[in-house]
Amino acid sequence: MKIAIGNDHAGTDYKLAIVGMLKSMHIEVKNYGTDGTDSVDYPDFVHPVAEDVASNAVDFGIIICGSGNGASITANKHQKVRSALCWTNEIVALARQHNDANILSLPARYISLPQALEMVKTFLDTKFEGGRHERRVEKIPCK
Ligand SMILES: O=C(CO)[C@H](O)[C@H](O)[C@H](O)COP(=O)(O)O
Repeated sequence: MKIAIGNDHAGTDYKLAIVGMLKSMHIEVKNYGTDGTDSVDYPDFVHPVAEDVASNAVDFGIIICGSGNGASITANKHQKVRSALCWTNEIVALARQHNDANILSLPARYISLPQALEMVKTFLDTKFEGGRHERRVEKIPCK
C-alpha cells in the first residue's frame, strides 16, 4: 500500500507521528510536508496529495490542518477525490463504508494524537460496502 500525506503548520506534529506509524506498518509514504512549524498555506501541501490520489499514484491520501476544513475543501476540488473530514472513529468507518473516501482529512487542533492514529488505522482497514452506496458515489462527480 502507498499513502500520500500533506499538512500545514497546525498538522506537523500529528503528521510526523502518523508517518512513523505507517512506516512501522511497512506502508510506503510520500510525504509532501510541511515538516516545519512555520506558518504555511495548506493548499500548497494538499494539492500534491490530491493529484496523487486522483491519478492513482497512491492508494489513499491523508491531509491535516487545524480544523481539517481548509485541507478537505482543497482536496475536493479535484475530480476523483473524495476527501472526508473526520473527527471520530465511527465517522471514519462510515467515510470508507458508505462514501468510499480516498482521502482522510484530520482536524489536528480538535482531536488527540491517539485518536488521530486510531482513525488512520480504521481508514486503512475499512472496506467500501458498495451496493446502494456505489450508486450514490457514482452520482457525486460534477456535471
Ligand atoms: O484552513 C484551516 C481552517 O479551515 C486550517 O485549520 C488551518 O490550519 C488554520 O486556518 C491555520 O490557522 P493559523 O491561525 O494560521 O495557524
